[in-house]
Amino acid sequence: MSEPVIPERAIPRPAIPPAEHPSSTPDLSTVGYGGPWPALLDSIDADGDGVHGRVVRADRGAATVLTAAGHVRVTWTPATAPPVTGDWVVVHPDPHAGPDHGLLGGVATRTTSMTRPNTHGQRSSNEADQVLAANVDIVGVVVVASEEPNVRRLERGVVMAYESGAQPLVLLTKVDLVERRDIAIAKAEQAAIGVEVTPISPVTGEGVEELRARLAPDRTIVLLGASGVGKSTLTNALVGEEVLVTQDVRAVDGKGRHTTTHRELVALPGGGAVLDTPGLRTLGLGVVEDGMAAAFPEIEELAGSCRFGDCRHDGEPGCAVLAALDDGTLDPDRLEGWRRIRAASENAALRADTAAYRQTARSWGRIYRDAQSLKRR
Ligand SMILES: Nc1nc2c(ncn2[C@@H]2O[C@H](COP(=O)(O)OP(=O)(O)OP(=O)(O)O)[C@@H](O)[C@H]2O)c(=O)[nH]1
Ligand SMILES: [Zn+2]
Repeated sequence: MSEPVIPERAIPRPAIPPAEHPSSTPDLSTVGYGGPWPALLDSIDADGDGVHGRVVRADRGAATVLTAAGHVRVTWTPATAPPVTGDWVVVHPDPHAGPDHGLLGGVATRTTSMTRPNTHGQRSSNEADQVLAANVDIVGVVVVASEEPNVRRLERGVVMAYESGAQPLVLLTKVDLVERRDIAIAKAEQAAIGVEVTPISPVTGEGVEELRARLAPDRTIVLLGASGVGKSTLTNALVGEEVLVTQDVRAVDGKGRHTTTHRELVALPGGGAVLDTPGLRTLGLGVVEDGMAAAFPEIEELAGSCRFGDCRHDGEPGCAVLAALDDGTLDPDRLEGWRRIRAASENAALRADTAAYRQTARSWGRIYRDAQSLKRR
């Protein structure tokens, strides 16, 4: 593929012929990306003369955007909410910069957002600061295939996936190493009720082609999981080349995670992409909202029959969850997992409240001091 060419500055706007660029079918597939073309982009760019693209890397103050005309370095005004990796955007040429530079024209409404809990564990009300990735379709919850899987970690991953709005998919890696794969799969399925569990091994190649086919032509996946579970190895297997540095290589020469390009959104042959942004892989859980009900559907269903609408299933009369526990229809370990996530979420909310309280107290302290000093004048 030749080096992407961006229209000269003399041309006011990079015009794309309508035939090549109908709003319903983007031609970004020529550079490896499909993706549902958000109709909103057209409304942002009402005059229709910007180029559409997807953010493949976002930094402070600038982002790399893949457009049908190639990669463009895009900046924005301070008043604009910064885009994140995975965002679909409109780009206009920057009259003051080089031809491969552009100005952000608008960001499409995100279909899903992977959000980092802020330092206090709370989801930020200022969403733009905390979103790490956008428009992810599938969250791959990556765990090593084992007869004794880390159930709590698996549950957290599934909750996180649902919380973002994406679809979870449990990927049991290193399945070539497990003796009783049937047990490993069954245990994972028990810990992730309602979620598809796929055994996979980039080493033997098992499951890789199926996953690639599932992502084609236009779905974006993020791989979440502990260090060493094989996320980089799997990404490389999907892409078909070494785009990420695996632990083996890192141990030898201490390289960073990415090899040559520093793109965080890597295109797959056949379409679709893997999104790998720093901080995303081992994201922690903050305050959980809808993710719980989706990840624990059987508890959610039982809860509908509890006498009290706000039943905490901690011994309240008429609790359908505890009744199911008693008659053996609910797995006690599921309730244990549910309780742990609820406790973690409540703690995060409490920390956020405390932080907010302190902040308010500080502000009032300052106002009081200012008032005192005014009086003294
Ligand atoms: N046997 C076997 N080994 C694997 C498989 N996948 C990965 N590995 C090995 O597991 C180790 C860790 O793999 P990585 O891909 O670097 O793990 P990671 O999840 O990206 O780790 P971090 O970058 O630290 O988050 C490497 O030694 C890989 O060769 C697999 O399917 N089978
Ligand atoms: Zn109850």
